[in-house]
Amino acid sequence: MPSPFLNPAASTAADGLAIVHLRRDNLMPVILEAQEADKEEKVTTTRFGSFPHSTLIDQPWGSQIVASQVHGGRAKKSSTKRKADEALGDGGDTSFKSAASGFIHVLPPTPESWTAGLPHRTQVVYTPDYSYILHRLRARPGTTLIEAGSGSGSFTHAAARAVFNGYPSSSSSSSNKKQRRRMGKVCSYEFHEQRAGKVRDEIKDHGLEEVVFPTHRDVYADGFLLGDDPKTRQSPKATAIFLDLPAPWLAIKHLVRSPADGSVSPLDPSSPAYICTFSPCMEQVQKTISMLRQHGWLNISMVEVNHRRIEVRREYYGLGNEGVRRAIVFPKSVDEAVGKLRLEEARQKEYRKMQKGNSNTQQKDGTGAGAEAEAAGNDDALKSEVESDQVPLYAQGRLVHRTEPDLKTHTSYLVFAILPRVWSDEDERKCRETWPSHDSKS
Ligand SMILES: C[S@@+](CC[C@H](N)C(=O)[O-])C[C@H]1O[C@@H](n2cnc3c(N)ncnc32)[C@H](O)[C@@H]1O
Repeated sequence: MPSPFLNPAASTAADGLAIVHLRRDNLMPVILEAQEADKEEKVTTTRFGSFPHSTLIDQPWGSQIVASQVHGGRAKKSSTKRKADEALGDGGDTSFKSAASGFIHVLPPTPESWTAGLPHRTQVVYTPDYSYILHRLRARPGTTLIEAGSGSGSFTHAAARAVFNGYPSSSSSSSNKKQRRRMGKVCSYEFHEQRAGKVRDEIKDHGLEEVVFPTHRDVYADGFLLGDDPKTRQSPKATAIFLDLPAPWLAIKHLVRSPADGSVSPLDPSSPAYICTFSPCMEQVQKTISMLRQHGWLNISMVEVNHRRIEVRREYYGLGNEGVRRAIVFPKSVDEAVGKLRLEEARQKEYRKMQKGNSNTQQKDGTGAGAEAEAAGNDDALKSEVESDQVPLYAQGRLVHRTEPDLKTHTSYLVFAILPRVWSDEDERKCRETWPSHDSKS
């Protein structure tokens, strides 16, 4: 079965996984169930109303679904879909409407939407971190990547998509074999039995079992070779390793070219290996770095991903009763905006009245002809000047930015390092054989 994470269909389907988007940071994974004869219809209930699964199935991804009235298990459908431009605000946040008229969106499962909605069994690695980690690990289609521990499977899904290299074609068995070699693998190790079982089930449910190979294992003690029998274990031949463990330094002794116990190396001998460890505190980082140095890892560096969403905007410039430009701080609520507009109107009225009085006096004096017209047009002229971009940027208002709070990211220190491949005399000889011959006379 093609995985919806690797090969998404165009629309939702019965028995398929959908990510129900309630708000920007509130997503919920749901398996859509077709109604069986003589059985009550499956209904997903959210704070924005009830959604019988018949209203969620066979909808193009991204559809907005309006809640249905559900009475005693029977659903009375509202119109199932509304156009996005009919939407009121962000997601289904219609607290001023009745729950039954709320709405949600159905999104396809992706590593990002899964991370945002997955059932947490542990701390997880979030998208800003894993996208950077996978990039630094050179994870690409065909890569074999070791991960420990699997935890809640957040990183596992992102890694699976990064290394996935397409499904083997069924044309011929020999080309099949070739393609399978290049398919890319995530070998995921977890020592907590229930978590290991849960990850295994999820990988199967999500159709990722051809890419992700979960193993229940204490990697500190038993390392990263594949298979249950220690005598017949095989090397995964990994080129990328990600350790999200409480004590990653205890696993590094296994990540060498020639293990001390004489076993085979879990690393690909024909490639450098790239490692990343993820630790929340500096003492852990120091122990990891020390161990990496002792085992020949090079190019050791540490990074902290301090991801923030930054909202940037130009402060709106209104016109003051003194006729000079005055910054108005953007309102934070509708009430505040209405209050500011009223205040502005009153100020303008007052200003015109004052200008009119001045002009009458000046006209009586025989001075200031046209001052009234100028006063009336003053605001409009300045406004259109601002709007028509004639005003230099620096005078149009201050650029302000503010970081959005509450972005879920479990910040940790990322330690990266590289273990070069062993370069033998034989490798050098083979390599030289492939060099083009240079005739010194020509
Ligand atoms: C923070 S969680 C990993 C979260 C995961 N990276 C994710 O994104 O969902 C750490 C996991 O390491 C597992 N673990 C701890 N020691 C281990 C060991 N010696 N061998 C394998 N797994 C281990 C824990 O059981 C836990 O599930």
